[in-house]
Amino acid sequence: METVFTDIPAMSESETGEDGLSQHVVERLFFLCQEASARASHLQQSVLACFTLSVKRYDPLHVFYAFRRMEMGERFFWEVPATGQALIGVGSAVTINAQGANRFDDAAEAVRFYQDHALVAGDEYSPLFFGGFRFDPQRPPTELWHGFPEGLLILPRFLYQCHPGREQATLTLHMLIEPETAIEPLSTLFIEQLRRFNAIVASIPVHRFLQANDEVTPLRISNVLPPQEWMGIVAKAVEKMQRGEYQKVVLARAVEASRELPFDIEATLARLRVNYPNTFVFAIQRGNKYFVGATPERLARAHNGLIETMALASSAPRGKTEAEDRMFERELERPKTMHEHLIVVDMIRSALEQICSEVTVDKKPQLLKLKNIQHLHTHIAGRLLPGCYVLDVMKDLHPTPAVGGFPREKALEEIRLHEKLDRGWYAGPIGWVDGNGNGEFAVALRSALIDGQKATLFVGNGMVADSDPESEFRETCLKTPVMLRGLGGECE
Ligand SMILES: C=C(O[C@H]1C=CC=C(C(=O)O)[C@@H]1O)C(=O)O
Repeated sequence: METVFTDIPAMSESETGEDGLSQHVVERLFFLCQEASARASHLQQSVLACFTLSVKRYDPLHVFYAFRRMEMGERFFWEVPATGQALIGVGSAVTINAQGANRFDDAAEAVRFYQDHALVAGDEYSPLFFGGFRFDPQRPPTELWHGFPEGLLILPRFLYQCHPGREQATLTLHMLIEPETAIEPLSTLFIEQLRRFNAIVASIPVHRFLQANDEVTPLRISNVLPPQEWMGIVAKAVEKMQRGEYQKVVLARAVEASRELPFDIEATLARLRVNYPNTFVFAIQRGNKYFVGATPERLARAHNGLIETMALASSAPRGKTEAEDRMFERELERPKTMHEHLIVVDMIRSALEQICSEVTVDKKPQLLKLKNIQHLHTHIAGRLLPGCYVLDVMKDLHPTPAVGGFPREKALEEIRLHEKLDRGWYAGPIGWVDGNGNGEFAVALRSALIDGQKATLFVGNGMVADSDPESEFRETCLKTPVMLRGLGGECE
């Protein structure tokens, strides 16, 4: 990667014209494209040009909606409301498809390739890819998940970023320039799109998404498998665990929700972030479908050689009063629940020990309290061995026993053969990685695949040898309100 300019110009400066784009920005963009083109011709291969501007910090949903109106292609949304970080992208300059057992390695290699062939305007910028991975590449996909491959990373044409603690946001344009790319029309197109972006964001009322629309819409809701059948699957798995075939499995089920009108993605995201501020709120579009969720579970965050992850497992309801809430807390201290949780802690610790020089694990699990559900979580951190990417970590971590089971292969076989569900991207990693190997992935829980008027919600639960199928079913019911509420449905 080479940096052409280290400073980040503001979208609009003193000599700004009516469209809010300064002559300085126009000239720089043109210069970057020329440099990239010269290099592409010299090397006879594609060069990635990345142009970053400092822009006004809008509400991330405001920008997500503006990107819809720009009609530049598929969009994605990622917000961590508690920290103020957000990534919103539209279109694709580069799409990485990674398949099979080596999908994390292959994806990491492709990201490194584009990093090595990037020409950057804007200090500290490294090409940032957003995407996700199917839970289990060995399970054949069904039509439901058509468009969501085994592994997908997208470098958007436009990437808008809100950075924690910074007043200004950034907008990065990505352009893949081939030896034969004609530069004039390309830079003219990008300047045109920047002008449209300015005009569209300015035309949307500033407060449009700041408040979630809490109107309740009647939804038709149905279980994809009859509850008795699902409990039968759980009972059989419990018998196997009692016979000692394996120790833990997470079984999931799907719920369908539909309504007269297509679901409103922006309104869904607005409700999710208001109701679940301590989660990762995400949406990724493939064709007309959106995979959307608000997950509390971090899979891995890598920053400058440090890795942070968590064991999140075991659930209890929230109480209506403080006393009732405490009573439910005590449920999480029962040996069965602790055992379920510690299986996850131990597996993550051993996975990190393979790729880290130091690993620290919190001594005791903490409580993570969300609206209507609480969990046990243990913070785990480590110092990565030199050259390790966030994607290298995921290869070892995914799936943790919080979504798969233990031992991993036995549990995956149980899920593959008996769960009767195509999980698709549910419970898979979703998030971002940059060319330096930094990034953050969450586990795509509390999520739904939205296709027009129909949404398929996914909920799962961890079971051990002394689990009771009926209580496991009830526990999954604590998780459906996240997306039902997000979709505007009634939950109480
Ligand atoms: C698999 C899910 O939750 C996991 C995360 C937290 C608690 C869990 C549990 O109580 O078993 C699960 O391990 C889900 O929400 O679909």
